[in-house]
Amino acid sequence: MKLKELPVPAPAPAENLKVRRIHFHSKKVKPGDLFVAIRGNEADGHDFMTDAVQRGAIAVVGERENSGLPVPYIRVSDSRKALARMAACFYGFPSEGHTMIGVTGTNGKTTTSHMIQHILHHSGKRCSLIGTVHHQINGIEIPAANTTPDALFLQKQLAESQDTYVVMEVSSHGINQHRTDEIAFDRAIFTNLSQEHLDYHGTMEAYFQVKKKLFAQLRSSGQAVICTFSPWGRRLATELTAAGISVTTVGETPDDTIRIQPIETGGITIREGSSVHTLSLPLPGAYNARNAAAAYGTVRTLGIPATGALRALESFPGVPGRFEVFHDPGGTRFVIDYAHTPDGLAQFLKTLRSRAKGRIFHVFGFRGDRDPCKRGELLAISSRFSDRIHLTRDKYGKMSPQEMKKEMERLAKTWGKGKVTIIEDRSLAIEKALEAAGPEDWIAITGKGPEPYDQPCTFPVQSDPEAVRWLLKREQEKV
Ligand SMILES: CC(=O)N[C@H]1[C@@H](OP(=O)(O)OP(=O)(O)OC[C@H]2O[C@@H](n3ccc(=O)[nH]c3=O)[C@H](O)[C@@H]2O)O[C@H](CO)[C@@H](O)[C@@H]1O[C@H](C)C(=O)N[C@@H](C)C(=O)N[C@H](CCC(=O)O)C(=O)O
Ligand SMILES: Nc1ncnc2c1ncn2[C@@H]1O[C@H](COP(=O)(O)OP(=O)(O)OP(=O)(O)O)[C@@H](O)[C@H]1O
Repeated sequence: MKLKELPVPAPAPAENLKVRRIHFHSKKVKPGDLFVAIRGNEADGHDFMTDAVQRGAIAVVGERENSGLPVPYIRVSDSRKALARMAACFYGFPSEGHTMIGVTGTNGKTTTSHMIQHILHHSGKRCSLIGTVHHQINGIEIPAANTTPDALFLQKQLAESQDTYVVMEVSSHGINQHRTDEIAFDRAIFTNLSQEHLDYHGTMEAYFQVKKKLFAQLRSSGQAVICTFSPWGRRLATELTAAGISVTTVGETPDDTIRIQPIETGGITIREGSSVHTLSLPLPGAYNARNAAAAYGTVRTLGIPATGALRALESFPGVPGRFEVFHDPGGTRFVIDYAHTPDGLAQFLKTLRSRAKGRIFHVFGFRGDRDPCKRGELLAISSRFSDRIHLTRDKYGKMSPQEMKKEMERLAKTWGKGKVTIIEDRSLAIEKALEAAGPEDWIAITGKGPEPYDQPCTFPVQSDPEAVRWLLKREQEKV
């Protein structure tokens, strides 16, 4: 593509330069590429403009006034926005060729997205998936680095996808950093909003406003599906309706388009107009019933028949690391879960408490690179629902192991109710829980799901599922 065909103000002498590819990481640049300099959170891409040119960049896009570079320099007011515009243009505005479904919210994006994809597959439709656990394009799995990938990667995947539908998780970081700009959505779903990412957004109001931006990207024929279980959802539904957007609400009141209610003997009823359906979901918890209802509400707006959608949900295989259960032949059960927000953890542990006959041993840690103000609350929730707590490492981020240990000791004194043991090595923390647990007990390991450990452990394992499998195998070999 020629530089003049991209939506940036190319200087006249450079208009006909041919752009081979676009990159925003200097180390990826090859001769013929266009480099976009981005001011990041860790580094400033403008400091790597010379590096990019030395690697063969034919032109550079950036925010600085002057570049002093020997190649054409195009100044823009916001490099991330320019990158998104150029990426969409370079790949031919690929969202136009799909029915695009965006799922946002603090918790439940992954589960709801996987449920939507599962229902669509069950109904004979092709659906790509972009999200935290993995991406899946044309049936092929691609590892995921971010929940919402950068604009270049995203637009490339959309261009490569031959699937009619694309369901994607849209994180607040993704929206704020313009990764999803230039995508026209047919459906936008809001699951919920609760305390998270306040280190990044500052206030809940600012966090809400970022999430709300997704709905401004709906096509004119697009529709919003809003869970109204929380006040944030009710507010969003009201504001979007007032703005003339077609809104399907999913909630518990007679006013909601899709109304769910638990059945005492298990399962839920889903009311839609005058129809009432029953649903027995393989995943436990009121929160998963809400995710299922959001997925159901979404596919109904896409014309999927109710019966097919419900039968599909009943065969939903689950999501790796979301209430994923492992059985020890001795009777103890492990459950691995991705809960890492106060609301997510409370929902998860409440559900587990209602099912566990014996004690709950909770193994978890804090992320050094995330919101420190939620740590005390996470521990308070854990000590409310569990019997013993093994505090262990999650991800140090910028904190040293010594700083993290001090933080754990401090929090344990205030919030631990005397239930806390600190065991820094995550695999040992899980082993010690197994040694102490009895046949009716559960060991809940939260925070990481299938994510790989970033530190080596005593045992040869690199994730929570691997640690559990390794310990179970060792138990069997002892017999
Ligand atoms: C804090 C944050 O969001 N960071 C994201 C951001 O990085 P950044 O732009 O700040 O990058 P940086 O490291 O400061 O570098 C600045 C620029 O210099 C460039 N550079 C750097 C080094 C070099 O040698 N040459 C060079 O050109 C970089 O390519 C970059 O353009 O943009 C990158 C590209 O899109 C992301 O991969 C990266 O995500 C990091 C890995 C991350 O951890 N992000 C998390 C917080 C995140 O986004 N999470 C949400 C989900 C959250 C949730 O729902 O729980 C997500 O969508 O994944
Ligand atoms: N609707 C919900 N409400 C509250 N908590 C939930 C809900 N759905 C899931 N959770 C909890 O949050 C955890 C993460 O769920 P899921 O991966 O579906 O959400 P997510 O929004 O994709 O999270 P992330 O953005 O961190 O990847 C689950 O393991 C569960 O403990």
